[in-house]
Amino acid sequence: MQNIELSLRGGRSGELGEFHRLCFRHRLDDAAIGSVFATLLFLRTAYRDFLPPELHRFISFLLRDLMARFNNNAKIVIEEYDASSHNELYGAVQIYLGAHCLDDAAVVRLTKHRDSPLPAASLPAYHTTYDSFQGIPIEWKSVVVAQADGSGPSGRSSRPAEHHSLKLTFHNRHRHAVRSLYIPHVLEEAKRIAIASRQRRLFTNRADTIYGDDRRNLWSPVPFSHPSTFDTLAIDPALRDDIRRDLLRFVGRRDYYARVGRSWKRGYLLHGPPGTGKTSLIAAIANLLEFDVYDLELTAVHSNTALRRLLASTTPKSVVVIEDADCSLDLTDRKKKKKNKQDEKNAKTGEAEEEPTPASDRSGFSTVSLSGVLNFVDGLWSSSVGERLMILTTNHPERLDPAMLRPGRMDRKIHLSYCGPEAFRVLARNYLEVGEEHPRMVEAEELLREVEMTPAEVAEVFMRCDAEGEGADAAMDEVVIEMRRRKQEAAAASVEEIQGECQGN
Ligand SMILES: Nc1ncnc2c1ncn2[C@@H]1O[C@H](COP(=O)(O)OP(=O)(O)OP(=O)(O)O)[C@@H](O)[C@H]1O
Repeated sequence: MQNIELSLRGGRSGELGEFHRLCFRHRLDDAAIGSVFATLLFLRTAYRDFLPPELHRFISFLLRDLMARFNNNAKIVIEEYDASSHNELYGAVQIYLGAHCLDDAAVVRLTKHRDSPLPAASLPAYHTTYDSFQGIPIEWKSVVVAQADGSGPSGRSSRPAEHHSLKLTFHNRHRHAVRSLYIPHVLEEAKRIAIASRQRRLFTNRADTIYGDDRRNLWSPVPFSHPSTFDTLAIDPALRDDIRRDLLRFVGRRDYYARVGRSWKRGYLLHGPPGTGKTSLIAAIANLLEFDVYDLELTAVHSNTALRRLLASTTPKSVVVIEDADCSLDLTDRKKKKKNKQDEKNAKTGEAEEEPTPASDRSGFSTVSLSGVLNFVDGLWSSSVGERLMILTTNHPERLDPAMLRPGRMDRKIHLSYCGPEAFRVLARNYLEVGEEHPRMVEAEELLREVEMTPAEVAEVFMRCDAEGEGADAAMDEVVIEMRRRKQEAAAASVEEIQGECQGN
């Protein structure tokens, strides 16, 4: 004879926080124990091996239904993806949980984004955390389900093989409060936290904010109204009017793109020295067309699949921007890179052997490749509905792979250069409210034909004078003095160069 104690613990039922423990004791003899276990084993085998799957499903359904009758809990499931796109609520909840519920958690997931000073916490898969709202205890669980066919929730291969969701459990009697008060509260809080913690150069022209994918956080949610317009842009007026015409023509040609069977997209490459207005032009384009801007930080995308997923979450009437494309992963010229590597190798070994092309430049944790980006730019865009622009900016267009720049991918290459006389007039009008009649204007314009000064540098002088309370005249004096100084410096440098050449000879 033996004493057997069976203890079933941890199952939560009824009001959360109360653990019910069922203990029972029974005296059984050894033979009876043996036959009980043998019977259980037989039933298990029969259930698993002999019953058809339909009956399995029916029995599970009955069991779940039975459990639900004794269970007072209600559940809400928030899936990471709905049929076609990222579920914004999922990202918002992760932002909220990271800020409010994970201080004492045993395990948290940390992600550091480029423009945030601190890492952001979120709930890792298979973990649980708790919250309380107006006295209502709430449980959050992060659930992962593997997709049997290796595709994602939409059934497309571009979706991840795992299906992530967040499960929210609370007592049935709080159903109304949770749905109509708690969820909106979570959204509001997430929005506030996202705005406070990011300072990305991203602007949206629509009031509804977008929550970034919590893991990659590239589609930043910050609504930011950028004041730049085509009228405030200090660029050559002919170029400015040409770009504006091109854009308006593009957005008005839906029927044309449909007729010729091409996706309604256009690619711009903006190149030129830093501070010549590439970002300002993007903002002016977004303001002109009332498009949203998605700022794509390629080095933070960890795979081509993630890149495709990001694309799927963009909306029509949007501009996808890759800033400083020459610094982004593998977008640089493969032929040049191969040649440089070969030269380096030959210099070391003295051999003249051919080296295979590297599969991909891995920048940190990212494995996004050139072909991934090219697919991103054309193939996948053709499946998206609505007009879209893609804009690449770079200070070094010669470093970009020609494949990236061919027509159809980058339809226009726009060079933004140093401040010319016309651009200077725009800046003087905008910042100082002075026109052509100003006594310094002629000299400034003549100097600008000889010296290199970016619009950003001119704007900085004007801003500094304004901050110090000096008037427009003082600002014009300052900028002319700065131009004269540069002219002298350039002259001195060329004299030195000539002297050096003479000495060399
Ligand atoms: N063409 C311009 N017209 C009006 N303002 C300009 C222009 N270029 C620069 N600025 C001013 O200088 C600041 C910096 O310019 P912006 O960021 O647009 O330059 P950028 O070419 O994108 O520089 P980077 O290559 O460093 O990203 C802007 O906030 C704007 O005030």
